[in-house]
Amino acid sequence: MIFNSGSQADSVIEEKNSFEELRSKIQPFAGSTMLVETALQMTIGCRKFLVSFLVNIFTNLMYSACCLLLLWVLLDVVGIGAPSTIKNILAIPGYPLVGNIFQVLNNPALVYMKWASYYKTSLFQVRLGIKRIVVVNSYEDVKNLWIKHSCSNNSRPVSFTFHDVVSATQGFTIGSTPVGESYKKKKKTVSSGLNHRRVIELESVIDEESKYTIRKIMQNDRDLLVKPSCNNCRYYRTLLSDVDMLPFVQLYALRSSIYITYGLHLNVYDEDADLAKEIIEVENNIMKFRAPIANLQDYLPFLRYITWRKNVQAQHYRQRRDRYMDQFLELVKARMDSGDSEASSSLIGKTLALNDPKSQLTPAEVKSVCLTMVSAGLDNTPLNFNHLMGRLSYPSSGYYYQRKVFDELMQLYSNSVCLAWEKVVSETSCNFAVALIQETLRYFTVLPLGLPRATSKDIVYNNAVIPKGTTLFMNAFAANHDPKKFANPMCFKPERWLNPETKKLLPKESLIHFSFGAGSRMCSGNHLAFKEIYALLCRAILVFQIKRPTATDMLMEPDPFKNNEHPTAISFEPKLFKVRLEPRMHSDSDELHEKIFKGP
Ligand code: HEM
Repeated sequence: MIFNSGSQADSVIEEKNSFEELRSKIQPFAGSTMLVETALQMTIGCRKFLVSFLVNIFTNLMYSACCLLLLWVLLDVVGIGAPSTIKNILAIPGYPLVGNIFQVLNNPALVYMKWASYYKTSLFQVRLGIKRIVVVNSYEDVKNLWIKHSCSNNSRPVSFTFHDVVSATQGFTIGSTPVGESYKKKKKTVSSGLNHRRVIELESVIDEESKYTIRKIMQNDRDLLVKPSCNNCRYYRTLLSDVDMLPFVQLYALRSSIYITYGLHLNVYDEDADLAKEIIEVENNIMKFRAPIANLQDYLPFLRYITWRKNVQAQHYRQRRDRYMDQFLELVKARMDSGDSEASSSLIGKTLALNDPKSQLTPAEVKSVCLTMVSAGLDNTPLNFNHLMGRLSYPSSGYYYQRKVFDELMQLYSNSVCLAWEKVVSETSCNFAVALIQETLRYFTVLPLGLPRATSKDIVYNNAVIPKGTTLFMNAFAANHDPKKFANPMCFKPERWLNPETKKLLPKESLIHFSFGAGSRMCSGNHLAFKEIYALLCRAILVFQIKRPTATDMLMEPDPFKNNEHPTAISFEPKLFKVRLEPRMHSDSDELHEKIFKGP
C-alpha cells in the first residue's frame, strides 16, 4: 500500500493494533475461528466504507465551495457580467451577485427614502442583479435631472418581461417605448389628442361620463334614488349604505378613454359589463409586469429559464389583451367605412385617415397608441380619485374640506347647485377643489417611483458622469415629501397650494409636484386626468355628502405604504375601503336630482 502522508500511515498502524487487540479479546470465547474472522472482516469493511464515504462528501463540498468562491470572485470582485459602478455616486452596499435586489422588494420607494436619509445623500446607485440604477430622491435633484437635463434623460429602459413577453404582439405603450423616430411619431399623435386645448374640446365627453357615473352611483343605492327633500336616509343608515367608489371611477375612466380613442360608447353597466371587467382585470395584471422590481427575471437572467410560470402568466394576459384590442380596432375601421362621424373624429379615426406619409403611423404604431390610450389612465386616475374620497370621509378634516369646496362653488355660481353642475365641466375655477386635487396627487403619489428613465447621452452631474444607457429611478414619493420643499410633508394640507392671504392658487411655477413625472417624457394625459377628477369631484360634492363609513373598519388608512395591498406593484394598490354617501340638501337640489336622471 502506498501511503500519502505520515498521518495516514499512523492511522493504519493504529487500526491494525486495535484489530489485534480485538481479536485477542474475542478469541477465548469464540466457538469457531472462521466466524470470528468473518465478523471482523465485516466490521473493518463497514468502517472503511464509512470513512471513504465521509471523505468523498467532504471533498465534494470543498470542490463546490471553491467553485462558488471562484464564481463570486469572477462575477463580483473582478466584475465579469456585473454592471460597472459609477464613480462619485454612493453605491449602497448589497450582496454578491444579486446586489440590493432582495433589500428593495417591498415598497422600494420607502426603502430608498430611508437610505437617502441614513446615508445623507439624495443621489445614490444600487445594483439590481445585472443592472445598475441611479436613484434620485430630493426635490432639487429630481428637478435638475428631469427638467434641466431633460434632453439627455429622455428614454425608457427595456425589460425582458414587459417588452419581450407581454408586449410582443401589440407593441409597447408610449410610456415604455425607448426614444427614437417611432416614439416621436406616437407621442405626437397622443399629445395632439390630449393637449390642453383638445381637453377643453373634450368637455362634452367629460360632462356626459361624469353625469352617467353619478347617476350609476345613485342607482346603486336605493336611498339615493329618492329626491333629496324627501330623503331621510340619515336616520336609518345600514352597512349597505357603505360604498366602494373605485369600480365606478374605473368604469368612468375606461368609458372616457374608449370614447376619446375610438368614438365608441361602451355600455359598461349592461351588455358590455363583461368586456369592461375583462379589460380592467387584464390591464391591472399587466401593470404588475411593469413593476420595477417584481420581475426578478429581468435582473437575474438565469431565472428566465426557471420562473417559467411568470412567462406563462405574461403570455396569458397578452393573449387576453390581444382579443379586445384587435376587436376595438376592427370595429372602429368598420364604423369609419360605414360613415360613422364619431368613429371618424376619434383619435384613432383621425390617425387612420391621415394621408401625410411622414407622420403616418405603421400598423404596429397604431396598435401602440391604442394600447396607451386604453391602459394609461385606467388605474392612476381612479386610484387618485378614490384616495381623495377616503380623505373626505374623515369626520372633521374631510367634512371641512367638502364644506369649503361647496361654499366656494355656491359663491362662484349664484348659489345654485344646478348652475355649478353645468359649469364645473367647462371651468376649473374652484380654488379649493384644485388645491385638494393637487394635494392628493402630491401626498398619495400613486406611482411612487414614477416610470423608469434611461439616459440617451452622458450626463455630468455633481462631479459624476452618469453614462448613456443608465437607468434612472425618480423617487417621486420622496421628492413630493421633501421637507426642504414641502413644510410638514407627511401632513395632508390642501392649503399649501393656496396663497394664505388671497386664498387663490399659487402660481404654477412656485409649487410643482412630480406625480405626473417631469421633463420631456412627462405624462401626456395629465390635463385629461386632472379634468376628469375635477369634474367628478365637484359634481360628487354638489350631490352627496361624503361621510365616514358605517362599518368603522372600512375607513381608509391614509398612509399609502401602510394601506398598500401589493407592496411589490408599480403603483399603490390600496386595501378595500368604503365611504357612505348621504344626499346633499340645497335650495335647488331636487331640480338637480331630476336633471341627473334626464337624458342619456
Ligand atoms: C392621475 C392620473 C395619472 C397619473 C398620476 C399619471 C402618471 C404618469 C407618470 C408618472 C408618467 C411617467 C412620466 C415621466 O417619466 O416623467 C406617465 C406617463 C404617461 N402617461 Fe400618465 N398618468 C395619469 C393619467 C394618464 C392618462 C389619463 C393618460 C392618457 C389617457 C396618460 C398617458 C400617459 C402617457 C402617454 C405617458 C408616457 C409619456 C412618455 O413616455 O412620453 N396618463 N404618467
